[in-house]
Amino acid sequence: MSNSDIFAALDDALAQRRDADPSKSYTAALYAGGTAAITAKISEEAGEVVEAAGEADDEHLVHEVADLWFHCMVLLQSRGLDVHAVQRELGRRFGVSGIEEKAARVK
Ligand SMILES: N=c1c2ncn([C@@H]3O[C@H](COP(=O)(O)OP(=O)(O)OP(=O)(O)O)[C@@H](O)[C@H]3O)c2ncn1[C@@H]1O[C@H](COP(=O)(O)O)[C@@H](O)[C@H]1O
Repeated sequence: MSNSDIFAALDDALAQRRDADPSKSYTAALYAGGTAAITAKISEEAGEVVEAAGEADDEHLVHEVADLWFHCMVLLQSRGLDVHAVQRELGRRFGVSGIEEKAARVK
């Protein structure tokens, strides 16, 4: 699996888990728990990212960020969205300074 394909492949796998047995698929168990279950994991994993950021262990930080991104992808899939939606939004923002964009917002 090439690194560039992993988001698309993972999205496919997550979409396929919609009809899976929650006792056999972690993703299906998250879907079965609904938005509350998925966002509880996102909160937990975000806290673990913050904790890992305070340590010197890069591998641990990458592990926790991967956990957070995975659960965010599950949330998107639970709404019928995928990583392409986020890629489009980041593409739309690309090259636009965050400082200038905020200053240009209508108050
Ligand atoms: N990428 C992932 C993935 N990343 C994390 N996780 C699970 O997310 C959970 C992390 O939450 P936990 O709280 O249990 O772990 P934790 O305490 O935070 O762990 P540490 O950070 O302390 O190590 C674990 O059960 C992990 O196995 C994932 N589960 C599944 N996938 C992908 O999703 C596919 C489908 O998985 P299933 O739905 O289980 O078939 C798999 O083939 C993988 O490609």
